[in-house]
Amino acid sequence: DAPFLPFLPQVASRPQLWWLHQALRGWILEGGAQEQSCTRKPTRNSASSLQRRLPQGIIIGVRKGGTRALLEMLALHPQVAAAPAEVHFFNREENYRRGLGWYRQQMPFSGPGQLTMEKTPGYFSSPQAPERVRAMDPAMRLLLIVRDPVERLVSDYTQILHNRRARCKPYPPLERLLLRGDRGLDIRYKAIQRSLYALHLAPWLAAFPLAHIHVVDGGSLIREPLPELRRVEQFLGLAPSLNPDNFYFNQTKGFYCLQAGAHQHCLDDSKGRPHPPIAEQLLEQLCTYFSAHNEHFFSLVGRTFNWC
Ligand SMILES: Nc1ncnc2c1ncn2[C@@H]1O[C@H](COP(=O)(O)OS(=O)(=O)O)[C@@H](OP(=O)(O)O)[C@H]1O
Repeated sequence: DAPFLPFLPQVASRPQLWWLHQALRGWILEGGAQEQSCTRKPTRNSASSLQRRLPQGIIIGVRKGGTRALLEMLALHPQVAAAPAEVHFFNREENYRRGLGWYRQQMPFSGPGQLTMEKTPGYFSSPQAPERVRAMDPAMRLLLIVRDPVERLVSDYTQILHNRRARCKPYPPLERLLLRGDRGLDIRYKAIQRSLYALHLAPWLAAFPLAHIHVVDGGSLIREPLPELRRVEQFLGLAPSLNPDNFYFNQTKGFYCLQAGAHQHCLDDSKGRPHPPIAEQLLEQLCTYFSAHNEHFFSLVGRTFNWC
């Protein structure tokens, strides 16, 4: 298995420092460990090869699809260096104006054999993002993790509800947001709009060939992460490295958590929140509404999903 950081045991066991642990581990795997086993002294070149690089892979969405889980799981791969925070470069004017130099500074240090990755779910529904990403790198590899659009919608609502409650602000029940007035579903509701995957995918397909966009099944990633991750390794051109020892099911969390050597890590409490119950009739109404959009999405990506 991958090396751990014997000199950093405390660091790796503290969730907030997991990323530091992972970054150092990646660096060691990339160069340091090799040099140790070959008893080669670090050369000037190997030290200077560690730098911040623009990403070669981006997780573009979807919001609440499992983007954080996907990135953190991929970051277990020694060839992946992942940006710890969402960057919002291509979708926010104030960041985009700062230029590629600023964007590069948001990236982690990586070695030449590593793939730098970031995730910003807001890119997927940003009208500007596809063209901007293409202008930066037309060979960019894009990952899109999707989830049953109704579950995604409820997850989206749950997040906003939670944030409002944390600021002691009221927020209406989902039913009221979905059924404003008595004219059926209010399709202007943002959480509905964000679940219209075909709508948001179209501009990406105008900017990139489908072969550059790999779709990850977010439901499968929850139930059984490894098969999805193996497909992602292949898409990204990474040597197969992720293995069953990297994941274990945590009964308390109710989700798979991550393991690197002796160190274990679950996603934070903002991931895997309980969802409020939704009336069966409303769920059916949503399923009916999304079904044509889903079919359209399936035809765009050449793959079907087992959604409601
Ligand atoms: N292993 C693991 N642990 C915890 N959570 C997991 C995991 N795999 C996928 N998920 C699902 O990820 C959902 C959050 O998606 P995102 O990370 O894309 O959310 S965000 O857009 O960045 O806010 C989150 O949605 P909710 O369950 O609604 O909280 C999870 O269902």
